[in-house]
Amino acid sequence: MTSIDISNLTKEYGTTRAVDRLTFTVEPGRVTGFLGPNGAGKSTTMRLALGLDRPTSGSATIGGRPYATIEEPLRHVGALLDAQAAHGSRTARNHLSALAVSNRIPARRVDEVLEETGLASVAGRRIKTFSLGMRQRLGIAAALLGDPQVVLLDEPSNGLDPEGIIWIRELLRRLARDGRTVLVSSHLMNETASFADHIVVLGRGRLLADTPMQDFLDAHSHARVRVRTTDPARLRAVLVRKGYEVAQSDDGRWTVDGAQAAEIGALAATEGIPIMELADEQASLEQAYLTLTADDTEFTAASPTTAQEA
Ligand SMILES: Nc1ncnc2c1ncn2[C@@H]1O[C@H](COP(=O)(O)OP(=O)(O)OP(=O)(O)O)[C@@H](O)[C@H]1O
Repeated sequence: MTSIDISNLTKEYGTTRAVDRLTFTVEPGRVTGFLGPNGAGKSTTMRLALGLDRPTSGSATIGGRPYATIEEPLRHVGALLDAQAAHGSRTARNHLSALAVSNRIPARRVDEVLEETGLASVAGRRIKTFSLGMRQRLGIAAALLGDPQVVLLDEPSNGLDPEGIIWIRELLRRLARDGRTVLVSSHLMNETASFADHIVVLGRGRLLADTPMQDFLDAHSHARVRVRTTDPARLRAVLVRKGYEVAQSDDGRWTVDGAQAAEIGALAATEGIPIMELADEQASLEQAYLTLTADDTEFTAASPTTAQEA
């Protein structure tokens, strides 16, 4: 089994504690979204897992071993940390070929990953002429080159166009379906909700959540129903009589707090009130995330009220 195991990991830079006694495991067969405000410690954790920095204490291992002890690591672990890292004067194909040779990866993989990341037609171009999105695709191509069991991607959607964002989502889902271990950091909540099965949330270097996506959404949602009817006056009267709190939104829909769609549906049916739309509302990942991290955001713009109070 090839998991990423972070155990009591701490990293200090001078007086800054970037990662603070962090413990979690990234399991194979699912996509784990890695979330947290700016400066929360996501990139530092990934760098420590990849042996690019030494922990102050604790450990980060992949498949039970420190990254530095893995032979021909690209065949086991693929990573995208910084899309700008590739040498600008090389062509995309040369860059990937050099990586392949140094890790005894068959040359045919270079063409396969160029194809897979949509870069085949620009493979002969120098990297310095690449847009951010193309560099990002090249970084992903390098991460996939060795057909690794474990993939770590830091903000892979950065700079990608809408088609690229759909592509990366499908790629991540497929990697997880293949049984690989996939850790992906992102600031885009809708995006993360679309590909992650599980999330790990950091705040100021500490673990705030390590939970299946659905459990996280459920825990931060409170029961509320959205309903639309052709007879709002009667629906409202019935609901108020039954003690529900009802509010009308700008788009003509009604929201009923503390209720389930099934009970509102049954009530409307008994009363013979026509219903055109009825659904339980769920918190979005963004709402749930903002609630969780509200106290752990290092960099926040002062709101006008706060500024006046200060
Ligand atoms: N090489 C370094 N030297 C000094 N401080 C560092 C170094 N690398 C990171 N830090 C500090 O460690 C903390 C965590 O940074 P890190 O980049 O890991 O956060 P992050 O969650 O990836 O943030 P972002 O979402 O902005 O990318 C920050 O306070 C950062 O300033």
